[in-house]
Amino acid sequence: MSELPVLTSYIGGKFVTSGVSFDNVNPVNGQVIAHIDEASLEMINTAVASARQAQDTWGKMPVKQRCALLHKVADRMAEREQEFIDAEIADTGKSLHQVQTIDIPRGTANFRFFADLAQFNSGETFITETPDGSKALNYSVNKPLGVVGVISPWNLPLLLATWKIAPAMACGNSVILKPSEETSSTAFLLAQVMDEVGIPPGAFNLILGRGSAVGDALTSAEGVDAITFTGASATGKRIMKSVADQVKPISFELGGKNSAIVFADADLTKAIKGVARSSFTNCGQVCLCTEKVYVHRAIFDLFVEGLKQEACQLKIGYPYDDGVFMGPLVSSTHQQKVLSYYRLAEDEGATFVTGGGVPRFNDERDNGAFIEPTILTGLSDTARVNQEEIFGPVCHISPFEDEDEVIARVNNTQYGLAAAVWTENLSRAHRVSPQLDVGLVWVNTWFLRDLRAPFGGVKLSGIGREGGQHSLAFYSEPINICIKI
Ligand SMILES: NC(=O)c1ccc[n+]([C@@H]2O[C@H](COP(=O)([O-])OP(=O)(O)OC[C@H]3O[C@@H](n4cnc5c(N)ncnc54)[C@H](O)[C@@H]3O)[C@@H](O)[C@H]2O)c1
Ligand SMILES: O=C/C=C/C=C(\O)C(=O)O
Repeated sequence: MSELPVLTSYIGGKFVTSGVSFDNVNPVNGQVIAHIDEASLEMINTAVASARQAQDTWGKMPVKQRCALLHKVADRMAEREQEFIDAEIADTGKSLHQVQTIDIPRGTANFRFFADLAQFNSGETFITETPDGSKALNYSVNKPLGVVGVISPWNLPLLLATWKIAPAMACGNSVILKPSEETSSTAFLLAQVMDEVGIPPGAFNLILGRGSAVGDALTSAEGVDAITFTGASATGKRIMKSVADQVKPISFELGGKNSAIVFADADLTKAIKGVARSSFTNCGQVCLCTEKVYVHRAIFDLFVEGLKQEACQLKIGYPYDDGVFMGPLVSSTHQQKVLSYYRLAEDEGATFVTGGGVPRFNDERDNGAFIEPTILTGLSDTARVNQEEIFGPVCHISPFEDEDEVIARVNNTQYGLAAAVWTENLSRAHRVSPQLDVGLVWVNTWFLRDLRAPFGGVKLSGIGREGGQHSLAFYSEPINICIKI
């Protein structure tokens, strides 16, 4: 019998197994590090029933008491921080620096933020003048939706799961989390924390397994009142079809093909470092990452050379090694997908400024999913490489002449998630940003987050917004009560 740990589902306050499992692989060296026990249909149905039943406890609990428990979840996560860090790194191969400064701190902060904010999730009140000269009182009360299915991706596993779980639970909903089959470890630890803190059975459930099996069963389950999903646009389309007959509310954070615009009046050093960060962070596996860079012709050559130097000095290697910026991609399957786009770029006639292949270490890492950061030039905006989301450490740089041209080119995509604008001209920043068909624009920075701000995209990049009151609105069902006075 294998000595490797088995990660299991957590349903109705118990860790349960189906006995059917698949391997969990470390992308640094291709080693199997655990087995994932995949939830059966019966287990999924039990999770739905348990979540429904928990509406009598969790759903009716006073908000102050509910949110105090969510603060306890954050406290316990903080106590077990190193375990969460090591688990996230084992699943993804991310650098220790990134996991320590982004993934795990935000995973915990999401609970604290929404545990505080939900206590202000009050309704509205109106005194209504009625036609007969008297009055009426209109007031609304926010109720939980009920049972919420949460489906999360592998690129920022804990951060993106708790970005949904925290507001959903803070608003009184019971949650069924289905994390990516690539990255179940921190979700499993979160289930342990929920259990240790004493969250009522059924308020939080974890079902592990493949999206096509377990994810699809969750979205089509009749007892689930809403679905919140972060992942690929193609998956979003499948989920939309799956919930259509039941007219279930959905919140979608989907794919992107994000641009950075560098104007001639940008601080060139800041812009080069900023675009290197927005293109290569997390091995390019962030939905907000830059894959298209538009640089004013006057500084094009200087910028290309500067970004090449930044890319060539990025340290790629073991997650725990000092100074490592980039680990591997999340899996060999994803590595093959990104490499296929490098080959497509060749076929489409791109110039490779740097990269295009796989780094060689002559050790176990050659069995991992490593890849070179890559910079391309020379392709048209209509090339597939410039239209399709690659989701790896690669960007294409094009020159432009003026504002109207570059705005039109940036908007020429089926996606609309994020953009970055580099200019020291304040008027230009405020003039250009609102003209970009995206949900998020960063000016002279990138991925700087205020959890109160609306977060989400348009077109193929999503439906709805998360963050602050936007999350509370999605996870609440207001009931308006009108009383004749
Ligand atoms: N907009 C955002 O905030 C955001 C954030 C992160 C990732 N993403 C996008 O996610 C993609 C990468 O993540 P990924 O590969 O995990 O995405 P994915 O769509 O393959 O998987 C996401 C989740 O959906 C599940 N899933 C897959 N098929 C399903 C189905 N038919 N029914 C129900 N669930 C299903 C998966 O198991 C996983 O848990 C990229 O396109 C990226 O742009 C978007
Ligand atoms: O890969 C996508 C990143 C999404 C980030 C957030 O949703 C966030 O920072 O809240």
